[in-house]
Amino acid sequence: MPTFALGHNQYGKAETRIVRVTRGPGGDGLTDLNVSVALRGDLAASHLTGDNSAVLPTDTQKNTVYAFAREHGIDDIESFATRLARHFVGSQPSIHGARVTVEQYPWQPVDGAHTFRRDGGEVRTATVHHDAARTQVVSGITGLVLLKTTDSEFHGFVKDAYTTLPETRDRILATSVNATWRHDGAVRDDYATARAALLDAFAGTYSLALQQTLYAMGAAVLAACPGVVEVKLSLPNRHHFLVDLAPFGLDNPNEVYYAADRPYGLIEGTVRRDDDVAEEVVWSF
Ligand SMILES: O=c1[nH]c(=O)c2[nH]c(=O)[nH]c2[nH]1
Repeated sequence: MPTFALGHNQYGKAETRIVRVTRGPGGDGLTDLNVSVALRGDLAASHLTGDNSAVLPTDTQKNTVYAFAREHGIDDIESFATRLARHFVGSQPSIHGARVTVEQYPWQPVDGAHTFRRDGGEVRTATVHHDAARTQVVSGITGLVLLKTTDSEFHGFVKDAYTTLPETRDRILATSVNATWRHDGAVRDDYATARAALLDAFAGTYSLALQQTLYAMGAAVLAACPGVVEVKLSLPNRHHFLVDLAPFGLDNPNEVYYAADRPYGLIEGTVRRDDDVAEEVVWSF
């Protein structure tokens, strides 16, 4: 039986998605990070014999990221990553090196209070259908990522044998707006007006459900753009779960969140003028 040498190896928790809210009377602050940890050291035994006595679980590494965010805050990502890397090497005799990589997603304030828009990724769209009978213009936006740090609740929903979701009176509400709006016969550029209406409605609606916010956003576009007859919205509910820091002796007063990427709720709907006779051609092809 030949023997083989174990070469370079490292391990760690990749892509811990953390959102930290700093709450203040002058408006909230938002830090959105993707943190990846890789540790190396005297770890051959776990590979060769399954002896885990030197292994700091990757789950612990993830918890450390969350706990440090609460305990020390997140200043610049260089300092945050350095604090974590030094901790892993300094606290574990078997760990001799750590690589901590942090990606930071920039957000812009929308209302100076609780609503933010993520930079980049936003795409403007237009589709025109033309035949002998008519020209139909549909404008749209995809990938407009919005988040509000408060003014969102979700309760009063159906509970059955499979329900575990707790009711909440204060949660983060975040979505990536996919919207299209159908114009009356004319060709118009009302993109800026419609986009501003979507932003204002998201920021200004005290939300009891993303469904309610969806209707408010559609209605806002119709109110702001007289030439628009129908608005379609597809809003993924980007869930942010409060991290339980109690096992580490820390409280978490709505500050440190786990940003889940899937599964996600998907809330979709159409809002149209009462007098509009829906012309489905553009939507259906
Ligand atoms: O705004 C929401 N609408 C839902 O239908 C729903 N379902 C869920 O689990 N969370 C939420 N949030």
